[in-house]
Amino acid sequence: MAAEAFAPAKINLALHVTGKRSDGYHLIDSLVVFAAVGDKVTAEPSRDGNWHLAINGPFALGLNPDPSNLVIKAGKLSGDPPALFTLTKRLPIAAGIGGGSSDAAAALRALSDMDGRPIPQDVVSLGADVPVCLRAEPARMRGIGEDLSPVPPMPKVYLVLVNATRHMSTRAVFQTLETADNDPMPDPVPWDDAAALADWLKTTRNDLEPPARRLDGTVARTIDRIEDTEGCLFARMSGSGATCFGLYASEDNARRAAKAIRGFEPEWWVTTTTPL
Ligand SMILES: C[C@](O)(CO)[C@H](O)COP(=O)(O)OP(=O)(O)OC[C@H]1O[C@@H](n2ccc(N)nc2=O)[C@H](O)[C@@H]1O
Ligand SMILES: Nc1ncnc2c1ncn2[C@@H]1O[C@H](COP(=O)(O)OP(=O)(O)OP(=O)(O)O)[C@@H](O)[C@H]1O
Repeated sequence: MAAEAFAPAKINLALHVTGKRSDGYHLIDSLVVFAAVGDKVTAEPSRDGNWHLAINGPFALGLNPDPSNLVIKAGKLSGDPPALFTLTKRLPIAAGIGGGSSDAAAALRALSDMDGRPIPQDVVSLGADVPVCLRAEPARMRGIGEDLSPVPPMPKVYLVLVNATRHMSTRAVFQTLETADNDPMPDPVPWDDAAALADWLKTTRNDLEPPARRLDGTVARTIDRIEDTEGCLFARMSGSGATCFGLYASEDNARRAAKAIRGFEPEWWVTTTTPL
């Protein structure tokens, strides 16, 4: 029997880099939320005893359906029997919104729904973002991504996600970071409304934004475009970029902002969404 799982976009509302391990991985302290926009992964039993992947959707052409795909890697980690996956790729690739990690987590969920197999241990070996993507709910993420703790509920907010559809290498951004030993994120506090969340975010950082800005000038342009829109309470880059988000209190303002940005930059990926 086939099973389907949603792979929501992951957004780092704040991301502090607090250290570096001897293996080169960085310690982070991040407020992560998930959005109602995302990919879809379907799993069904394989007929020939091999793992298979078919990819469709608006960003399908950017990916190869081969063993390097995180969906297949997740399947193999979960063990036999193999499955046939179908991935609907709606999120831009290498964009700082965890597309690959969220797909891997969705693949594990779909397999578990398909035949009851357990979610494997050590999912962080698939990618530092996979543990948080498996939970797919607001969280504070520490360590290299494996240490998760709950955060106060999100207030009603509207997000506009903007990507200039330029691939950004997570590894290159971490390598361009000048200082790894930075202050941790302040403790999250209950946020009454969108304005309170925006005010709190102003006391935080994304330490990967300065190196990403140095690597790709479209990050600054993306933030400028978002900040210029009416009603934008806060704008920042997510993860290692280059997707940036704008935060709005009203759905109307978010929709108008998205329309305005699309008008200026018709080639960019622009979407309005809400945190899950
Ligand atoms: C930037 C974030 O997306 C924030 O949520 C994550 O920290 C990165 O998660 P990810 O894309 O799943 O990362 P991985 O695929 O595990 O690692 C890609 C590369 O990023 C660097 N990397 C990643 C995570 C981390 N905590 N420290 C690192 O230095 C490493 O050079 C690694 O080779
Ligand atoms: N199913 C997948 N979807 C997207 N990328 C994949 C997938 N499988 C493998 N990859 C590879 O993983 C790399 C990172 O892609 P992804 O879209 O996950 O980046 P990202 O959004 O920057 O991730 P993060 O926010 O976790 O840093 C790309 O180079 C891509 O080729």
